[in-house]
Amino acid sequence: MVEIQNLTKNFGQTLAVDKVSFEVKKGENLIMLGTSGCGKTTTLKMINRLIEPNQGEIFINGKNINAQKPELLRRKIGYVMQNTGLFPHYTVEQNIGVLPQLLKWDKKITRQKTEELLNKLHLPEASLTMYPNQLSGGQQQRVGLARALIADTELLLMDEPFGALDNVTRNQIQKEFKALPEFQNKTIIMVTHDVQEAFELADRIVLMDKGKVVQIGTPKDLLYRPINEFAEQFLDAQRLALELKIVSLNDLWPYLSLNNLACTTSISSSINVWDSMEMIRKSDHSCFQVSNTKGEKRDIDFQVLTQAFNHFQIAQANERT
Ligand SMILES: Nc1ncnc2c1ncn2[C@@H]1O[C@H](COP(=O)(O)OP(=O)(O)OP(=O)(O)O)[C@@H](O)[C@H]1O
Repeated sequence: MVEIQNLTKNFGQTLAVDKVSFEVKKGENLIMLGTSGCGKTTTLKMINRLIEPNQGEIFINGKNINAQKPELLRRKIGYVMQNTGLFPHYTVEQNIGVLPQLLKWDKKITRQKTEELLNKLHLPEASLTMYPNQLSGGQQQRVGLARALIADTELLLMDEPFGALDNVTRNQIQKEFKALPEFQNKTIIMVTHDVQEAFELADRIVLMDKGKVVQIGTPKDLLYRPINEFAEQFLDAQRLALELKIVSLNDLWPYLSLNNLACTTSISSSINVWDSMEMIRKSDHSCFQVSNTKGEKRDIDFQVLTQAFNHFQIAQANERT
């Protein structure tokens, strides 16, 4: 759906983006990840022509974005700005209604959609008449999301949408956002420097450094098949937490068996290791029966799970060396 070819941007002597190319498929969530200043925001802003490149081209659904006026292009692309970018002198309702007003929507429809979004994003209806400075940081980020979602565009650009929030609020909003049908249906290009967030939300990740693309791949590709030392080191500090999140019981299948643990509760093998450990820890059941899509069954308890995970890690490490 989006093709980025050889994109380059200089700000004076600074080469902010250096021959960046990647593609985003329809419905995909692609996350640009990298250290501060590596060119993520500049790349994102070239997609909706807030910044014009020095070189390179961008196509959306096969059409060169230069073929239309920037303001018309932007009406077709949802955009969540860094630090929310809400207008301080507009109420929540007016902030969310900016694009519908430009698109000359019927006011009743705008109101109805705004209320639907407030509901979905867990914002109180009373916030409609409030100004951004009367809301918490988390609520402001939710309003920023509502503003980007209201026109139901096929493509959504998000620049650190959950930045500047404490960890608990950030995790909560990420989870809620991930559960929204909008998250499932749309093509999303998102910028973050938070590795955990990238692994939580990405189908694929574009890892950047000093204006260049270092590696493009799934979270598993980056973790288990890093292309160079930079890619490996970028994830190293959080490797275990990331593994627990992206390794599923399906991945552990070869190391699991029917242990006659007499487990009564059944769970799906698509669950990740972290969530299954949490389920075991929190539940009254000390074990679970796991079923995969082929109808095969395995038993897990905490010990079986940790042993299988260890075996999986060793196999992956052996593959890398
Ligand atoms: N308008 C500008 N004028 C001059 N230099 C700029 C401008 N915008 C960005 N830069 C520079 O371009 C480089 C890339 O910046 P960019 O904001 O794209 O990085 P980033 O990866 O998004 O960083 P962050 O995560 O901190 O937002 C940086 O060196 C930055 O200082």
